[in-house]
Amino acid sequence: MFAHPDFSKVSTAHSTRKIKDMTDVLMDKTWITYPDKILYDMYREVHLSDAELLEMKKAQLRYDITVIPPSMLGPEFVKTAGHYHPCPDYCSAEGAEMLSYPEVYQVIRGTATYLLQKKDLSDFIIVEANEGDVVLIPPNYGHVTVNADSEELVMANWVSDAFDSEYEPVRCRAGLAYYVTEDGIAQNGNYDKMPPLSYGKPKSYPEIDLYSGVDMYGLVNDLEKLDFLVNPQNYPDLFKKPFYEC
Ligand SMILES: O=P(O)(O)OC[C@H]1O[C@](O)(CO)[C@@H](O)[C@@H]1O
Repeated sequence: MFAHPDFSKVSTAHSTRKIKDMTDVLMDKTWITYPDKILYDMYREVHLSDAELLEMKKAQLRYDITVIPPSMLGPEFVKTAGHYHPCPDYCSAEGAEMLSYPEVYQVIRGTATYLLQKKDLSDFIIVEANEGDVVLIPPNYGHVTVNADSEELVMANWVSDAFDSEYEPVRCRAGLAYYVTEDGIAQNGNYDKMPPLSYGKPKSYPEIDLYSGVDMYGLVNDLEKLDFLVNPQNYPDLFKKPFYEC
């Protein structure tokens, strides 16, 4: 089993997504009977000590845990609502490269299917990740996590705390361009242009000390390694493809 700190004794901000919060991003809504059913739990600013939390806040970083039990959303496997991240302030400078805030996930338990959709619809990547795997969400990619497994999925993320996620671009087209269903991958008919679909495998990122199989909470003692999440413009090479193994 993947070794991970025990956060159960620490109280953190808790929120949920219910079926009724997801109706705009579903492939099919006709099956809904229990709109108040909780689909997943999100724990924000998870930490082991107040001192660590303080350091995280100073570095504008957040460590969260999300728990997604298996369930079906009609034909779709349970998934997160899906969102994009905005661009940091530097993007408004003339000639600046548009690199929105990235994020990094690690699977603690279970299996995750990450869907990554580039904002200009030039790319769509599906990454399946198992316990301990690290998955980088590069700038400009919207993302959804699917639990297509029969076990509970527990995953962690490091992300900048300096922004609010953007839900509208996903909501207005009823989800990302592809759905993960019990019959395989299905196209979302609300897209005029379908992004080309490819599959990737998780890999390690030694340049930023993120290794599959090594618990990434440990970076709380080395938060400058996560500066790429706050200042993506300083790390253009990190975000050159391929982000994943083929
Ligand atoms: O906000 P959504 O799309 O429901 O996705 C939830 C996920 O996004 C995050 O808020 C971070 O991007 C996670 O903490 C959580 O797993």
